Amino acid sequence: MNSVCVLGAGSYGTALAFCLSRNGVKTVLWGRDKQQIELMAKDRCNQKYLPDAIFPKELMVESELREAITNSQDILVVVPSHAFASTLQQAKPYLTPQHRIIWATKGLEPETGRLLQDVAVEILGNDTPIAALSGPTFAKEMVAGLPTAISLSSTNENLAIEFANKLHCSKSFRVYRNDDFIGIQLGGAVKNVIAIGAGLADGLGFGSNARTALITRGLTELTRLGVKMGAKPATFMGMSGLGDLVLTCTDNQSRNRRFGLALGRGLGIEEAMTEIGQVVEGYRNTKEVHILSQRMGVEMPICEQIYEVLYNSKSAKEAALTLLARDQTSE
Ligand SMILES: NC(=O)C1=CN([C@@H]2O[C@H](COP(=O)(O)OP(=O)(O)OC[C@H]3O[C@@H](n4cnc5c(N)ncnc54)[C@H](OP(=O)(O)O)[C@@H]3O)[C@@H](O)[C@H]2O)C=CC1
Ligand SMILES: O=C(CO)COP(=O)(O)O
Repeated sequence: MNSVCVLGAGSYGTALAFCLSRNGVKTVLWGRDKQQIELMAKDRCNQKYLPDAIFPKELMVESELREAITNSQDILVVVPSHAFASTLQQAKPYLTPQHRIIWATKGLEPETGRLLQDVAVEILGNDTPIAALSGPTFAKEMVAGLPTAISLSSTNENLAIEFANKLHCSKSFRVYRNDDFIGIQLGGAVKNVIAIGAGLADGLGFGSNARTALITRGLTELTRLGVKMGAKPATFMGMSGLGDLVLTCTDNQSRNRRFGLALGRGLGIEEAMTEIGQVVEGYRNTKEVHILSQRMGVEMPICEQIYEVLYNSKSAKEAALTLLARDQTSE
């Protein structure tokens, strides 16, 4: 019996599976591409998404979903947010009342802007224990064993404690439990949008003042939305809020930031996506946050201008001027 089954063999799913198995936790990594999985089994490495990280011996790979799920206790979902619902639907026939679901996917439901927790409950019902991981965690640094910290929130205290224990490593990986399930999920989605904005600003050569203003006011927007949705303000000062905002807005490992940089250099959306070659969650998240903020009646001027740039062909310079020309206000 495996302790954890990771669904999604991209960079982050592979990195989390790697960290769990490095802790001695028996882990199976499932991916949808049979050929890729066969290669991983042969190479003991994910050449496509995380080259150089040789799998620990406790890490197994599997392309049969039934096999992966039925032989595991906890299911950790790490697919992009647009595939979250379909992945849970595919998994559902193999789930038993003993299974618990955790996700590290960052984002919201496409077209509705609903939290992934609402999607999960709709598909799985209220009885399945659920949890979410979120925080400033670049996959490559995690597998390199560099010091990292993350937040974990769950509707079920046993799950929170037990899963945190599986992932926590006193040498390199701190897992903080947080009881604000809504706040944890929102941080991971909104920071992707602001990171695109930071990339755009840097791409246009706006400088450090502008980047820092975006991070700070972006945090204000995130907190405003979160509080309206019932989250705790303090959550946004933690790993999944300020932590992930700073990481993704300031470091070029972030694909969302690089996407903004590429657009700032004049590339089109498709070209920029192709150049990055991995998931850019913030592109979809921008639309989702737009839908959600309108539904909640929450003003999010920075996210709104990024939406205008990505979906209504507004130039980034124009968007910046719109933000600067807003009425004076207090912090
Ligand atoms: N990478 C990171 O450092 C971090 C990522 N995250 C989050 O993790 C999630 C996954 O991102 P990440 O692993 O980085 O993305 P990648 O682009 O590295 O990999 C995406 C993976 O998802 C798979 N996939 C895509 N669509 C589907 C589908 N419909 N069903 C099943 N699998 C699918 C891809 O398979 P295929 O190769 O066949 O296309 C690939 O294995 C995102 O929400 C991201 O925000 C969170 C923190 C850090
Ligand atoms: O979420 C991440 C780090 O915490 C990864 O960010 P990107 O998706 O922008 O690469």
